[in-house]
This record gives sequence, structure tokens and C-alpha cells, in this order.
Amino acid sequence: MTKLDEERPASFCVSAPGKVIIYGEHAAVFGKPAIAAALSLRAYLQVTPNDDPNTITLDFPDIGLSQSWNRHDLPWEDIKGYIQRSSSDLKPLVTPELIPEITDLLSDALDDIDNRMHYVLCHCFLYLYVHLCSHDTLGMHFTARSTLPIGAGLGSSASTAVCLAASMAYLGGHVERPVTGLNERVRSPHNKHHAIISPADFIDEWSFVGEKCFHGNPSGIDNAVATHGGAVMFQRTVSSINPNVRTNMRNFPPIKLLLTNTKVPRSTAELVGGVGKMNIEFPQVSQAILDAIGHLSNEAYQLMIRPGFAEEELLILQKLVNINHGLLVSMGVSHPTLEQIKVITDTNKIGATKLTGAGGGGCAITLIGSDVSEEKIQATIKQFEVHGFETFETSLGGKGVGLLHESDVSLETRDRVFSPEVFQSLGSRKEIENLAGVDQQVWKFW
Ligand SMILES: Nc1ncnc2c1ncn2[C@@H]1O[C@H](COP(=O)(O)OP(=O)(O)O)[C@@H](O)[C@H]1O
Ligand SMILES: C[C@@](O)(CCOP(=O)(O)O)CC(=O)O
Ligand SMILES: [Mg+2]
Repeated sequence: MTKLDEERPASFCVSAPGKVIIYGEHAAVFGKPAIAAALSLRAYLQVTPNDDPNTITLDFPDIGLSQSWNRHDLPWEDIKGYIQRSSSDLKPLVTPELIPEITDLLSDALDDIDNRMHYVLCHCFLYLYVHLCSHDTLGMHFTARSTLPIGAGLGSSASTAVCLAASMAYLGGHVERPVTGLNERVRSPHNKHHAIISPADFIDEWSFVGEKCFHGNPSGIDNAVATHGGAVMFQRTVSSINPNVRTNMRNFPPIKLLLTNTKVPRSTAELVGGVGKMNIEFPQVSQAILDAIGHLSNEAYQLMIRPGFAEEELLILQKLVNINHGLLVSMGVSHPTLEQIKVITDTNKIGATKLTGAGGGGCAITLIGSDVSEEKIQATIKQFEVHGFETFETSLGGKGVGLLHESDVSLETRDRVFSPEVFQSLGSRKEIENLAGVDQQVWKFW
């Protein structure tokens, strides 16, 4: 082995799922409980060494972004004084708000970016990079692909933030490689009473910072699901002292969901901002709506964990879906296309529909009735297609953040799996899943 080989950092890929919020979006931002589950649609981030170890390269073809920086041009010295570190192990600490001085110091590196979406992504990348990596981290090539629709309410921002946080936490030496395979149980459950944070919680915390870069005031539910996977009941703690409450729902009931994308673009930041305005304009009205959503999430949770979940529970869950949608409409976050989906599913009597995620376009979910025939569902999907809507087939409750290390991939396929060019050129969702996934069994999960 030559000296150069020894110094060459290893290639790896990280991946995190999107999510579907079943009850409680928007209210989650204000500390009300919400229920969400991981999707099988995921974001993938390939990280490979650059030929020039001084260059940091980003290729995010899903949004048409190619960007690079010389690592020596980042203002490491000026930023150093603003980064807070743990006194015990010197790991960087998340702060309740983004540090404006750091954002300001990064503005030179972002100067030449005039596309808003590119700017937000690059700011998020650099903000996490200067905290989690260092001047000495060799320049890598970060290439991202997602099988999730972007800006459609399925948490693409959070799964991207989780991939960025996980890759940098690993590069920066803050977390070890995961060791748990796809079908294995976590070998050494983290002791909650132990002072040291688990790798998954470290990634969760830093991806929350990434979500803040994407949309200002996130609740944390999306990045929690993208990190930990499965299905959760989540409640943000509005005081900064207590941690958020995240209850895993291991026995998530076998509910059948139809996930339909209106394909109307919208921005979570704007929709969350709109609800914030309503809260200031009509505080009592707004509070009553948010409280009502919190109550219905609690009711739904009790039903979902009831042993012997059956028809009776499903019917009540459907009623709660309808109430939840009505409350979201009253908050001004629906869209005529989402109402069209609701009219079609109600007319066809296939189930109860609500918007999911931030709304304003994006996706709706339909909780399908137990007696609805497959023919009826297919006829409804055809009707959606006429309106230009797209229906996704996806399963709920999958794995959270994972890592595929080059040493886990055979020598014959390694060059292909870790080639940025090949990764960027992949066409279909299946191609992305298969190449980045190789054999799914090889991935390890934190
Ligand atoms: N694959 C991706 N490549 C680059 N940026 C992405 C990707 N996925 C998500 N993003 C970022 O997330 C933003 C969308 O987030 P958001 O408005 O919260 O919608 P959602 O999270 O529902 O998809 C995009 O504008 C982009 O900045
Ligand atoms: C509206 C909200 O509840 C969910 C936003 O989800 P998405 O970005 O639309 O996938 C905001 C949040 O909880 O951070
Ligand atoms: Mg988002």
C-alpha cells in the first residue's frame, strides 16, 4: 500500500427515510403531539474522496446544484470562537437558535449563489460542516439522490438534513460506524440515564439544526422519524430544558394508506410562517385549533396502540383524519387540488383523506376502509391521473438512518457503487435503491 492509499479516506453512503405525518402537522410546531411513520422512499448521500483533497464538492442533481469550495477558504479561525463544545469530550453542542454570526461569516462562501434553493442547501451544508468537520477534514465529494418528491410534504428536507448530519458526524469522528444490520435488533440499547448521547441522538440533534436552516421553525418530528425510523408519537418541548418526547409505536396497526401527490409545489417555510401569523392575529382562535389537533392526536394514539386493533378503531381513526383535515383547512394550509383529492375519495367512498406535511399543495393521505375493493382503489388512482396527480406505493415504518461503507461492498462492485458519475446518472427510483442499496442486507443502521 502506498502512502497516498493509506491517507485516502474511505468512501461511504448514508441514507434516511422520508415520513408521512398521519395526525398533527403544524400543531407539532407549537408543542402538540403528532403521529408520523417512516416511508420506504429515502434520500441517499454518497461521500467519496476528491482527487484534490482541498476541494469540497457538492452535487445535488435533484435540484440542479453543483458547487465546490476550497476547504482552506472557509473562515475556520473566525468561526471557532462561536462554536460551543461539550466540556467533557469537546463535541460541538447544538444551540437553541442558529448562531447569526456564523451565518454571517459563511456569507462570503455563498456569495456567488443566486438560486434560492441552492443557497438554502449550501448554507445548511456549510453550517453543519463548520460545526461537525474541521479544517483538517480532507475534501470529499458529496453526491445526493432522493427517491422522495421534493417539497411535497414527505419530509425530503429532513431526510436530506439527516444524511448531511450523519455523513459529517461520521467524517468528523463524532460517531462510529453503525454495526446493526437490516434485520438485527439493536445490540446494545443505549442507556437513557447515561450522560453520553447515543450516535442516533447526536445525528437527530444536528439534523434538527439542518431543518432549521431549511425552514426556520421546525418541530423536530420529521428529522426524528428520518433518524430513528419506525413510527412515533412525538411532542416538541417548547421549554428548552426538557428534551422532546418521542414514543416509538412498535405495534403500529396495519392501516392501508394511499399517498397522493398533487404535484403543486410549495414551501414549508412559508406555510409554517403563515400559521405563525394566524397565531399572532387570532391567538385564542388559533390556540383552540391547535389544542383540538393535539387532542385528536392523543385519541388516535390510544386507538392505534389498543391490542386487537380492528374495524371499530379504524372507523374512529377515519373520523379523526376528517376532523384533522378540517382544522388544517381552517388554518389556511389546504389547496384546491388537495380538496379535489378529498372530493374524489369521499365520492368514491374509499376512505378518509387529509393533507399531510405542510400542505399548500404537496401530498394527501387516504386512510382506506377495510371493505374497499382493489378495483375501486385502482379506479380512484386512474381518476387522480386524469387530474395530473401521482399516487405512491410505499410501506410504512422502515429503518432510520443507515450507512453503507466501502469495505462492506465487494471489490468488483465497489468502483461502480462509489462513483459520483454513475450515481448521478441513475434514472429510476429502483436504480437508485439498488445501486445505493446494493444488497439491502449490507447496510448498517445506527
Ligand atoms: N434531494 C435533494 N437535493 C437537494 N435538496 C433537497 C433534496 N431534498 C430536499 N431538499 C431541500 O429541501 C427543500 C424542501 O423542503 P420542504 O419545503 O420542507 O419540503 P419537504 O420536506 O416536504 O419535501 C428543498 O427546497 C431543498 O432545499
Ligand atoms: C408543517 C410541519 O408540521 C411538517 C412539515 O413537513 P414537510 O416539510 O412538509 O414534509 C412542520 C414541522 O413539524 O416541522
Ligand atoms: Mg420539510
